[in-house]
Amino acid sequence: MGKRFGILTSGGDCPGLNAVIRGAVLKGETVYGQEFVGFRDGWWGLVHGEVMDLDRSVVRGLSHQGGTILGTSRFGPYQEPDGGAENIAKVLDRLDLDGVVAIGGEGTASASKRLYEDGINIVGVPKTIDNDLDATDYTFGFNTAVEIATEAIDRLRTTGNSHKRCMVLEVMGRHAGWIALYSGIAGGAHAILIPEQPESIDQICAWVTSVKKRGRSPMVVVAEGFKLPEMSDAHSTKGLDGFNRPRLGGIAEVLAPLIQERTGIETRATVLGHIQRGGVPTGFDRVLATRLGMATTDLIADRGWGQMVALRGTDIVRVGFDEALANHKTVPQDQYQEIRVIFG
Ligand SMILES: Nc1ncnc2c1ncn2[C@@H]1O[C@H](COP(=O)(O)OP(=O)(O)OP(=O)(O)O)[C@@H](O)[C@H]1O
Ligand SMILES: O=P(O)(O)OC[C@H]1O[C@](O)(CO)[C@@H](O)[C@@H]1O
Ligand SMILES: [Mg+2]
Repeated sequence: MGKRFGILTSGGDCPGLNAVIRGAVLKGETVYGQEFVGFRDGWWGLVHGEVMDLDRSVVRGLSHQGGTILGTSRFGPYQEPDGGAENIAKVLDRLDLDGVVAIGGEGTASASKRLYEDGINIVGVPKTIDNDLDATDYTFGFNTAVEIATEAIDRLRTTGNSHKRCMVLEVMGRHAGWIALYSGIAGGAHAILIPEQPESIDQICAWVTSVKKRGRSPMVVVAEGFKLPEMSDAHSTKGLDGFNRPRLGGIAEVLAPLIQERTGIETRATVLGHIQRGGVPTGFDRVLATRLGMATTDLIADRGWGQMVALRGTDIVRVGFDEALANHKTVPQDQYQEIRVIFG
């Protein structure tokens, strides 16, 4: 039975990817005698057979390093002219590889499922700062993003207080407002705006005004995917991403002048952007990522193709791609209402 496997990282990067790679290589080598290569730049490396060796010496000291040593992209495995399961099977054969470990978010898992159904030996590891994968209680990278966003709120608060301004912080979150919700609660925001829950500008201004009336400086946290009720799509002025989806970002800059104009309170917008995805992972994310990487070696040793490793409670479990992709994990209405009652 083959013992050589290829690892790739796909979609947006996130803190903890390197810790997964390290966990897999260390346990795979030590316990199972497995060998690994890394595909460069996501699916692109798999489609084109571009690999780097991954062994103990390469992964040394990687658990605290942000980004991914393999590189990542939004290139798709079925992308013409060289993509598709038939060609990928030939690449795996040529490189003498028995299977693929794809570390990625919902899009990467959808692509993996399709490849699995087309006969490729593949397993998944869930990642994304957005925490929107239903397969797992938490994705690694999310905790780090929340810490960074919370620190940003703390910093905006002191400058906001000094100038008696309303501060609006925009965080990532295309379909799911988890980063906004968690960092907003941690930072004591006066309003949290998420993609799952439209709020009117009148309501937002009512919260801001009531904060100001108490003599405090209002702090609003908004996810990039938030929409006012009259908006049909999330705010996007930056063109398309590598997979032809609108790039989001800038809703804070739309809201700030509206708030200022309606409330008379000087208002400033900050877009946190990719700062949330860079740099060292938190301890929590390093542990989660390392455990997921290690559990992946058990999964491939068992030839558990078509499954992902995932966190359920404190256990690392296995979930089929079908089940993993059945639902998108958005913020439930009751969890939002729980905190909304104290806005303003
Ligand atoms: N249903 C699909 N079939 C084939 N390929 C897909 C599919 N969905 C996504 N892909 C490919 O996989 C790539 C990675 O997916 P995506 O860009 O959505 O990132 P992700 O893995 O969801 O991570 P994140 O959302 O955290 O950035 C896409 O850019 C696209 O090329
Ligand atoms: O790195 P890019 O292509 O700008 O992607 C940004 C997107 O990636 C994510 O960080 C992760 O999916 C989203 O929150 C955000 O919309
Ligand atoms: Mg995605």
